[in-house]
This record gives sequence, C-alpha cells and structure tokens, in this order.
Amino acid sequence: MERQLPAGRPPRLVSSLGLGQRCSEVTLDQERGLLAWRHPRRGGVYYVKKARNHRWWCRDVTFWCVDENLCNQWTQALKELLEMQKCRPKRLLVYINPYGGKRQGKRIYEQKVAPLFSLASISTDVVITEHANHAKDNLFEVNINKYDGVVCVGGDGMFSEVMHGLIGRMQKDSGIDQNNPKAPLVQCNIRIGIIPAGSTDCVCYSTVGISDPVTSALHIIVGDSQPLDVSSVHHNNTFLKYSVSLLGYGFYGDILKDSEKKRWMGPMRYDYSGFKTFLSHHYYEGTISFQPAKHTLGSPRDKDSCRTGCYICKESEQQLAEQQKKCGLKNEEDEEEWKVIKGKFLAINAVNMSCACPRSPKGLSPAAHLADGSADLILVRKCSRFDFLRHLVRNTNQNDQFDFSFVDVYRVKSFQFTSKLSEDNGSNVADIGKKRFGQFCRDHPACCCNIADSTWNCDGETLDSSAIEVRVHCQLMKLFARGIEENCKDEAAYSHSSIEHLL
Ligand SMILES: CCCCCCCCCCCCC/C=C/[C@@H](O)[C@H](CO)NC(=O)CCCCCCCCCCCCCCC
Ligand SMILES: Nc1ncnc2c1ncn2[C@@H]1O[C@H](COP(=O)(O)OP(=O)(O)OP(=O)(O)O)[C@@H](O)[C@H]1O
Ligand SMILES: [Ca+2]
Repeated sequence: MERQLPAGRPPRLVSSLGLGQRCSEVTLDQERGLLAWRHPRRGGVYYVKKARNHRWWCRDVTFWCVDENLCNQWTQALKELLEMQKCRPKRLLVYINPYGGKRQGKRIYEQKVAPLFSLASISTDVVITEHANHAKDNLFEVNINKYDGVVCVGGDGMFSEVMHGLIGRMQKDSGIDQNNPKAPLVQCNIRIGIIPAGSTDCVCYSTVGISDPVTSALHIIVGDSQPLDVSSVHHNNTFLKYSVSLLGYGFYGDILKDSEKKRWMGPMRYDYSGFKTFLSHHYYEGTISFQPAKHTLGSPRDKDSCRTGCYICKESEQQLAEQQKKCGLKNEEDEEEWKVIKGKFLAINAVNMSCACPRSPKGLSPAAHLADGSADLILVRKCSRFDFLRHLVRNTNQNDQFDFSFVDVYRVKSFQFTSKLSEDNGSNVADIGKKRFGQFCRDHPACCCNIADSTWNCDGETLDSSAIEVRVHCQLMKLFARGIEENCKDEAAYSHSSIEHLL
C-alpha cells in the first residue's frame, strides 16, 4: 500500500490519519523521500491490522513525499511518539519448549515471531529448554531486572513453568513463605507473553480470543497488559502449585493422568484419553467446602462474558484493595461463611478464567472473569453416561452447560476438597485404594465403580495430593494481552484499511 504524506505538522497528521498512539522507530530514506523502517529491504511503516475472530496481522504502508523537510518532521514526530510509549517492551527473555504440542515451538518462534520482534526493535535473549523445569529454575537465577517481560513459546504447561518461576522468585525476593496458605502474596509486575505452541493453549485462547503466534507476538509488541487471577494450591501447609486455568478432579484429572503416558500422540492424546475416560465413567466421593465470592458483582450464570476493560474485574480489584486496606495483612476470610457439600462427583472443576480453547470456544465457564479475584466451581454429580455426554457437548456449543439438575456452579474465593477415602482412613490413601478397588477397576475400566481416588489436573499437571486447599489471589500477575475484544457487529469494519497500531 502506498500513501502520500499529507502536508502540515506531523503530530496532527498522525492523529488525523488515525494512526493511533503507538508507534515504533522509523527512519528516513533521504534519497527517495520515503519514510522507511531501518530494515534494509522493505520501506514503509508496519502496523497492526485487525481481522475476524480476534486475529491480528502485521501490514505495512509506504509513505512518500517530495518535501524532504516534511519527511524529517514525520520521522522525528514518530520517533518521539515511540519514546512516549513506555508500556512497550524493549528487552525480552524468551523460553522455547521445543517439545510442546506438535513440536513446532522453535520453528514458530524463528519464522513468525522473531522477525516481528526485530522489526519493532525488541532485543531478546532466547533459551531453548533442555528439560522440564529448565525455564522455572532459570528464572530463579537470571537478573530479571534487565528485562521488560518474559515470553514462553509452548503450551499451558510451559506457561505454568514460567509463571511458577516468576511468582516464586518474587515471593522469595520479598521473604514470603509460599508454604503458608494464608500468606498475602506479592504481585508480580513483570509481564508474561505467551506464543501458543502447545496442545490446548487455553490461557492464550482465553486471554486473546485466538491461538495464533502472530497475534500474540503483536500484543507483546504493542505492550498490552492484562492482569490475571492466580489460585494457590496447598496440602497440610505445604505449597503444591499455582493455577490460572483449570483445577479439575475426576474427569479432567483422569484424562490428564492417562494422557501423560501417550505424550507421543501429541495433541490427539487428549481425545484418545478423553474417550477412554468417558467410557470408564468413574465417580468419586468427597467433601467440598467453599467460601462464596461476595466481593464481585458477577455470577457464573451471567450472559455477558469478561471482555477488554471489563468493569467487573476493575470493580473487584477496587473492592479487594479496600478490604485489604481495612484489614491490613490480617485475613478476614476466616470469619466468613463456609458452605459444605458432600457427594458423589463425576467431575469437580474450578476455573479462574473461562478456559476457552479451540475444543471449547466458550470454555468450561463462559462468564468467568480473568481478574475478579474469584474462581467458578463446577460440580458435576454422578449421573448417567448419556446425561454426562449432554453436559460435555454443551461445552462445545452455545447452550448452557450448567442447565442440568446434576450440575451446580458457584463463584468462590477459596475452597477445600477431601476425598471420602482420605477422610475415612487418614493417611496412606494409595495403599487402601489399591487394596479395596484399585486392581479390579484398572483391569475393568468400564465397570463404573468408584475407584480409590482421582488426581487433580492443575493447568495440565498432576498434583500429588487429592486433599487440597485453594485460594484465589486477585490479579497476582500480568500478561501481554488485553482480554478478548468485543466482536464488532459490523463485519465491514474489519475490511476497511484502518491502521490500529504502528509497530
Ligand atoms: C462429544 C464431544 C465432547 C467434547 C467435550 C470437550 C470439552 C473440552 C473442554 C476442554 C477444557 C480445557 C480446559 C483446559 C485445561 C488446561 O489447563 C490443560 C492444560 O493444557 N489441558 C487439559 O487438561 C486437556 C484437557 C483436554 C480435554 C479433552 C476432552 C475430550 C473429551 C472427549 C470426550 C469424548 C466423548 C465421546 C463420546 C462418544
Ligand atoms: N526441553 C524439554 N523437554 C521436556 N519437557 C519439557 C521441555 N521444556 C519444557 N518441558 C515441559 O513440557 C511440558 C509440556 O509442555 P507444553 O505445555 O509446552 O506443551 P503441551 O503439554 O503439549 O501443551 P498444553 O499444556 O497446552 O496441553 C511442560 O510442563 C514443561 O515443563
Ligand atoms: Ca477469575
């Protein structure tokens, strides 16, 4: 695309062209009078173009002008505008998992992302991970202050590693004991960017609206920021893990446990193990206690979803800040009511965000909020296979997946779970399980009886304990994202050539 530079003073021209406020460095090609990138082979200005389904493209436009003086003014004005954009990262630390998803992480980064970072003059230190926990351990050692953000290339597991590294490092540096479930955690202000290259990519999809490496790279470049709730998971005053997407016991725990043995199948492993787990139809007995989230305005049955600039998330942040001011570090929660539910469950799912992903475009809880300090607790009680299938299918379409007599949903700020087996017998749950049912049920996966215990699926990783205590920490960390943008009703708006953000 070619455009002539309009006459007049450049800063005003920038706004009259609708170039937005963000721009990166452009240089002047003196001979041809072009505004050009420093990139030697291509002239022009690069910008973000929004397409359908939340996809962003990088496009370029070439400006020309015979008046060299005017060109100089433009270059200067754009440079100054760029300097004013303090939210844009200049230096990033990048971790690539070469084995996530379809094992394309390295190629995706090199071919689609690195060229964009270099166009936007972002410098990077790249680490290709050699083993699990490489990124997490590394984040405890690096000089983190050198960077404006950390990028992970991989799936939810890789993101979880980076998040654990950053949050853990933050608590360590501030002298906070992560094993104390009541400790007020210190917010992590260094943003994480996710370049999706995993099997589910639920965190990316739920915060951007699409799993697309180019779109995510552009959100990083323009310096977006989206706060995110994080749940801490403890057992007996021992820290187990943090979770941002799904904490699932029963159905999703069993799928994960089975699918780990089939990693070689790639993303298909979840369908295979999902089908197997669906047929086994195991239910689990236990007690779940929770504190309802009273500070937030929303409810899990709301029709509206969390979108860019969500007022419910903003309101919750304020409410919680006021509460904290009032009580200081003392925890008011202890005095608040706990609800207790005993039962037989096919699935217990606690989600901090909608958990939308390509398999379930609206997610496990479409009205869950990214940053409201609450999680949605979905209890699917024992029911027939057919009814469970009806519920599962609704996760893939527009119908209400909670509209069943065997499904309950609550918005909570903390919860605890103990399985009947551990309640009855205290310790050594594994042995008891094996003695009672383990052998029989594993040999007859279709028998439907309640085997020993399920496993918790914590953002795609298994937890060692079935008895857990969970607390949601409002906006504990930030992503290079802006939440899902409201879909423009008028499709034509996507086809005109408006320039959203200069790179
Ligand atoms: C009839 C089709 C019904 C399909 C229902 C699909 C619902 C899919 C909901 C996906 C929710 C993902 C939540 C995100 C979890 C992530 O933190 C985690 C880490 O990446 N991913 C998984 O645990 C990976 C979880 C992967 C789950 C795959 C579930 C596949 C179920 C297949 C059931 C087949 C029944 C067929 C009966 C004829
Ligand atoms: N070099 C490596 N070798 C083996 N495992 C690794 C390596 N680097 C990271 N990992 C681990 O691989 C696990 C899975 O990675 P990742 O999340 O990227 O892919 P995935 O499991 O296919 O996708 P998803 O989590 O979206 O389902 C992570 O938990 C991470 O700890
Ligand atoms: Ca939330």
